[in-house]
Amino acid sequence: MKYESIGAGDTFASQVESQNSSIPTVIVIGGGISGLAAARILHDASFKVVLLESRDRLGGRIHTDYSFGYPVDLGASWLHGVCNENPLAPLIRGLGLKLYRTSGDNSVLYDHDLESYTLFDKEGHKVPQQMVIEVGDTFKRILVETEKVRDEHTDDMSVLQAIWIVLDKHPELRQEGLANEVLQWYICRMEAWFAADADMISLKSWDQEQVLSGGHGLMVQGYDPIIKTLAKDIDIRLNHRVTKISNGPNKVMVTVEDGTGFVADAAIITVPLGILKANLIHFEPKLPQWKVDAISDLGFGCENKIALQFDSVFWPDLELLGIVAPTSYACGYFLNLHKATGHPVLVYMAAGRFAYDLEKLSDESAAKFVMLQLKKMFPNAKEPVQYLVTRWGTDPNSLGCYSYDLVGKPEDSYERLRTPLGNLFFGGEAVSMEDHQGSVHGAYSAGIMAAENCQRHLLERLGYFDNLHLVPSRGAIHDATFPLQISRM
Ligand SMILES: Cc1cc2nc3c(=O)[nH]c(=O)nc-3n(C[C@H](O)[C@H](O)[C@H](O)COP(=O)(O)OP(=O)(O)OC[C@H]3O[C@@H](n4cnc5c(N)ncnc54)[C@H](O)[C@@H]3O)c2cc1C
Repeated sequence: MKYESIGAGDTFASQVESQNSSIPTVIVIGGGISGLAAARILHDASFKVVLLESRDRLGGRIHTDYSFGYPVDLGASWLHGVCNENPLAPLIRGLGLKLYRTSGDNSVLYDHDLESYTLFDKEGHKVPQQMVIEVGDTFKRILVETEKVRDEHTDDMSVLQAIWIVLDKHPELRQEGLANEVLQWYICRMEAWFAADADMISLKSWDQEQVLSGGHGLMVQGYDPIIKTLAKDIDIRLNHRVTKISNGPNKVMVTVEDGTGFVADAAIITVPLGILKANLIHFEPKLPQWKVDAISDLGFGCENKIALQFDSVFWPDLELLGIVAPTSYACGYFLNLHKATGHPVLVYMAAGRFAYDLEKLSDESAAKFVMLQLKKMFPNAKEPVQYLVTRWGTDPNSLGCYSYDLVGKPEDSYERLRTPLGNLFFGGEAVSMEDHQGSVHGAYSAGIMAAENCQRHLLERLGYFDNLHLVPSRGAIHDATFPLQISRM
C-alpha cells in the first residue's frame, strides 16, 4: 500500500521513506458532496483513496433526516437549474429521483414563483395578492435601478445601501405601511438566497453568478440517495477530524484529532469555508498570504430550518406561507413540504443574523417561537407531533451554510481559493462559487475539478501515464439516459 494510517509521534520524513507502491494515493478531507465526488473520480481512476470525515455521517451540508419516517432535507433541498446541463442531472436520472419544480427561470423570489405563496401580516390577515404582485414588480424595478448605482460608483457597496440610494432618488418607488412590509419580505427572500443580510452582500457581485436554466426543483426523496451512490466502495473514515496538514515536496501528511497521521502523494481539501476561516486546521508550511486573503474575502452565511411534523394538514395548499413585518429581519416563511411530498410537514426557514440568533434558543424555545408565528396565520394550528431544529452556524463541522460575495471582494478570490499548493488541492462549495453560488451542483463540480487537477498533477509528477488504466473521469453514472422526473401540482 502506498499510504497507511500511522500512529502519533512518527515523523513525516520517516513515514515518507517507508511508503513504496506503484499506485498514486490521495487523501480527501471532508465527506460532503464535493469530497465524495472527488473521491469517486479518483477511485474510479484506480487511485488509492481514503476519505477523512469529522462527523459520524456523510453528506455534510446535505443532511436528509429520516426521523419523521420519511426523508426531510435539513441542509440543501433544492436543485438549482433543473436542466440537462446540470452536472447532477445524470446522477438524478440514473437513480430515478423525482423533482418538484417550485419555480421557472428568473423569478423575483429566486426559487419560487409569485403564484405559489400567500403572505400574512402580523395580525394574521392575508395580504391582498394584488399588493404582493405590485410590490414584487416594484422590487424588480428597484433592483434594476441598483445597476445604475453600481455603474455610477467605482467603490463597491452593499445591496441594501444601493436600495436606499435608489429610494432616495425615486420617491415613487418607496412603499408605506403594509406595502413596505411586503417589500421587506422580498428583501428577506433575497437574504435567504445569499444566507446573509442585505447590508453584507456586494452590489458589484450579487447578480453576477451564472445561473443554470430550468428553474428550481425540490428533491422529493431528499438528496441522500446521491450521497450513498457516490460513497459506494470508497474507503471512508468517519469521526476523523483533520487538525493538521503538512504539505511536503513529494507527500502530504494529514493528522487527525487523536494524533493519527495519514500519508499520501496528494490531498484534496473540501471542508467548508467556515472551517478555513476559523483556522481550525493547522497548515505546515503556513498558507501563503494570497490564500489567506482569498479565504477572508468571501462571506460565509447562515440559514437554519425548523421542520415541524403534524398529524394532518390544516394549512392551504400553497408552496410558501410568509409573514410580513416592518424589517426583513422580522419577516419569515414556511415551506409547505406537503405540496411536494404529500407529508404533513412545514419547514420554517431563517437566514442571516436572524438564523444566528435562532441558534441561541433551545430546540424547544425555537419550536415555540415558530409555532407562535404559525398561530398568527392559523389561530387553530395544531401542535406538532415532532420537530427538528438545525444549527448550521455553530456546528463545528460547518460554521455556516454557504458562501456569498462580501462587499469589496476582489474579482479573483475564487480563483485564488481553488489554486493548488503543490500537492494540496482545494475543492468544496466556495471554490466554484462564481458559477454556482454556493450550490450542491457547484460543490459537486468543484470536487470533480479538484480531483481531475490532482489526477493530472500526480500522473505527470509520478510518471504514471504509461502503466495506469484510467476510467473516463465522469464515470458510467454519467451515461444514464432516463428523463428527469419533474412534477408540479
Ligand atoms: C440549510 C442549508 C440549505 C441549503 N440549501 C441549498 C439548496 O436548496 N440547494 C443547493 O444547491 N444548495 C443548498 N445549500 C448549499 C449546499 O448544501 C452546499 O453548497 C453543499 O452541500 C456543500 O458541499 P461541500 O461538500 O462543499 O461541503 P460540505 O457538505 O460542508 O462537506 C464538507 C465536509 O467536511 C467535513 N469537515 C469539516 N471539518 C472537517 C475536518 N476538520 N476534518 C474532516 N472533515 C471535516 C464536514 O463534516 C462535511 O461533511 C444549503 C446549505 C445549507 C446549510
